[in-house]
Amino acid sequence: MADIAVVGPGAIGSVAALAVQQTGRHAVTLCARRDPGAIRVVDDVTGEVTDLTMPVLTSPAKVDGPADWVLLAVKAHQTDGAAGYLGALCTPRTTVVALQNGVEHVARVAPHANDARVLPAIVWISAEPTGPGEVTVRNNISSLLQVPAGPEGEEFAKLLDGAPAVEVELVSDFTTAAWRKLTTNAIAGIMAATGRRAAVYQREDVKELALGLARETLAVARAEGAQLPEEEAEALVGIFERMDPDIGSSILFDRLAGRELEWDARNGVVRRLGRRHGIATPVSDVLVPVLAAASDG
Ligand SMILES: NC(=O)C1=CN([C@@H]2O[C@H](COP(=O)(O)OP(=O)(O)OC[C@H]3O[C@@H](n4cnc5c(N)ncnc54)[C@H](OP(=O)(O)O)[C@@H]3O)[C@@H](O)[C@H]2O)C=CC1
Ligand SMILES: CC(C)(CO)C(=O)C(=O)O
Repeated sequence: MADIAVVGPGAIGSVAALAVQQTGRHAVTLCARRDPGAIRVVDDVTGEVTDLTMPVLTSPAKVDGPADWVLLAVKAHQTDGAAGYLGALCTPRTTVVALQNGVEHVARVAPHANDARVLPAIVWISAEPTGPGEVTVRNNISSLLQVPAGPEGEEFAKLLDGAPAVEVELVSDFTTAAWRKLTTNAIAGIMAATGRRAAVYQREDVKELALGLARETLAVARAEGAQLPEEEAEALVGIFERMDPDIGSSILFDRLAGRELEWDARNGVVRRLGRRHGIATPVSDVLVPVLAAASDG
């Protein structure tokens, strides 16, 4: 049995907590910044509804000791704000799994983690807050978590082994996998900019914009060591074209709720690293300020 803390019981945190609960063999605690009340997870394919039954803390001061595992599921821009929990939960024997989008998990989390091991995770799950204390998982997309192959990744896969809510995949070329996911996140920024769900990618003008965004993101990805050919752009935009038109994105849900946006980790990074490599990013040069301004609104 392991002592597991889920920091950030939002959409992804709730799915992660459900997976731990499904194993039935670990002690798990939700670490929130306010009482989220009862949380239930709905599977939109099977209609199954599962209530989360673990205890909830609402302040790092209530942490009574270190955790073996921390599943960190706050938004990237909320990581500094979660430093109190990380400081209270982490020791060098802890593993923090960064269940976040982006390609900068370790650099973002490690400074707060008391020399704990930080395992970056790519989250191929679509989970939407669909009501007070309710998260709906769009399981016709996937329920996949990708982590770097190696001892920590193998331990994480074993930790959640047998949980139907998630599948853990070990990947040997994590850089390529992370940049492939980042490119989908960059494309999803168009949802936040337009305030529209995946149906927006049926527009020819938006498709062209998404292709340009994907192509520049992949050029930066290759400069960062990802093995992603130019034609990957059409494949990734195609994911959005084929998506159910009512599927959204976490950055869209924040936009619609008037919350701060995770724009820098998902879109700003393309511009930042593009400049470092001398790669033009004309679409990001327009989209990033639009998202940043919407975030300030
Ligand atoms: N949702 C999705 O479909 C997907 C999301 N992702 C990524 O997963 C990560 C998490 O996203 P998501 O679950 O959607 O985000 P949510 O906004 O749903 O959840 C974030 C949670 O963290 C909590 N939180 C924020 N700051 C703190 C803090 N200091 N201490 C404790 N809890 C805190 C929030 O609390 P509060 O309610 O008070 O704001 C909220 O419960 C992001 O990087 C996202 O891009 C990746 C793939 C898909
Ligand atoms: C579901 C998906 C892939 C869409 O970008 C995502 O990563 C998110 O919502 O943050």
